[in-house]
Amino acid sequence: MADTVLYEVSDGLATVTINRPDAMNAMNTEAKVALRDALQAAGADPAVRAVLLTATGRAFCVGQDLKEHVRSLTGEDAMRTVREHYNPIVRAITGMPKPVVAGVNGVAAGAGFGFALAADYRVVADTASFNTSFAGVALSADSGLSWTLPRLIGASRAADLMLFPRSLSAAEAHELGLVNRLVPAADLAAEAERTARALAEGPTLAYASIKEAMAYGSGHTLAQALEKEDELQTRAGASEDHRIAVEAFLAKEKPKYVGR
Ligand SMILES: CC(C)(COP(=O)(O)OP(=O)(O)OC[C@H]1O[C@@H](n2cnc3c(N)ncnc32)[C@H](O)[C@@H]1OP(=O)(O)O)[C@@H](O)C(=O)NCCC(=O)NCCSC(=O)/C=C1/CC=CC=CO1
Repeated sequence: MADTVLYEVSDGLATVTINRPDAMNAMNTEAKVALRDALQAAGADPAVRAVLLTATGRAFCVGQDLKEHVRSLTGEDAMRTVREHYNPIVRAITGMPKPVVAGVNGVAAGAGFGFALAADYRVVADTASFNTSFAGVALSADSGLSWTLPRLIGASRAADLMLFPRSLSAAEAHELGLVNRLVPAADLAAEAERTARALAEGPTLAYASIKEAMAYGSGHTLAQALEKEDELQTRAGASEDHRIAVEAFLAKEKPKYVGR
């Protein structure tokens, strides 16, 4: 059986590829465990300085594998997977101290939409689409979508998409602010990798601080955010990469970062 999630590290970039193309990358238990473990490994590996999350075939991820799910509905705790898999996957993406790029190659639905929005940066094929899907199968929301979607597009628009699920084209998603870079489908793999590699070669500690500051700021007052910025800026200012960057700027050279 093919690996449901592929994991590869090269030159500081971990590429995590959901690989159930025949099932539109729907998440069965094997894929959820593999994705969770791969993202946690990438987060913990100091040699990894950025992560690219992408997928094979015509879909990015259509969320929970409903063919598997229907079989568990007679069991005791069919929804335990939220605690065991979906939450740890989203925590791994949002909590790792390095940037995560989602290379959205096709449709992202349900939890798959949540994974894409949990990433720090989205490179999206012009043929991709997004669908909240949850209400369509009489469910609420998971994988962080109830948190990320209203923050990115506003509560009113998010409520519309959650209550009346529909396929949102890549162009419309771009208009709404869900897409960082919209690229021709044929260029998606190369452009997503180029973006992620640029981040893998960047000032890792500064990126970690930016990620932490933005997450902190969204749940705190301006006064608290200023305190946090002070703490994180002090940490970034003490990094080797900060010294490298300033010296390179003054020498009119391109900085060569070391990631610490
Ligand atoms: C909008 C779609 C994502 C894409 O539409 P389209 O491109 O027209 O493709 P289809 O013809 O509909 O689908 C092609 C085949 O793929 C199968 N398929 C699609 N999605 C799933 C899925 N999630 N699980 C299993 N199989 C799927 C589809 O049946 C077709 O198969 P056949 O060729 O054999 O007929 C559209 O496909 C769509 O709306 N899909 C459903 C999206 C969805 O509801 N996802 C699940 C949301 S719930 C979730 O993500 C998380 C949880 C968490 C915890 C517990 C329990 C459940 O959910």
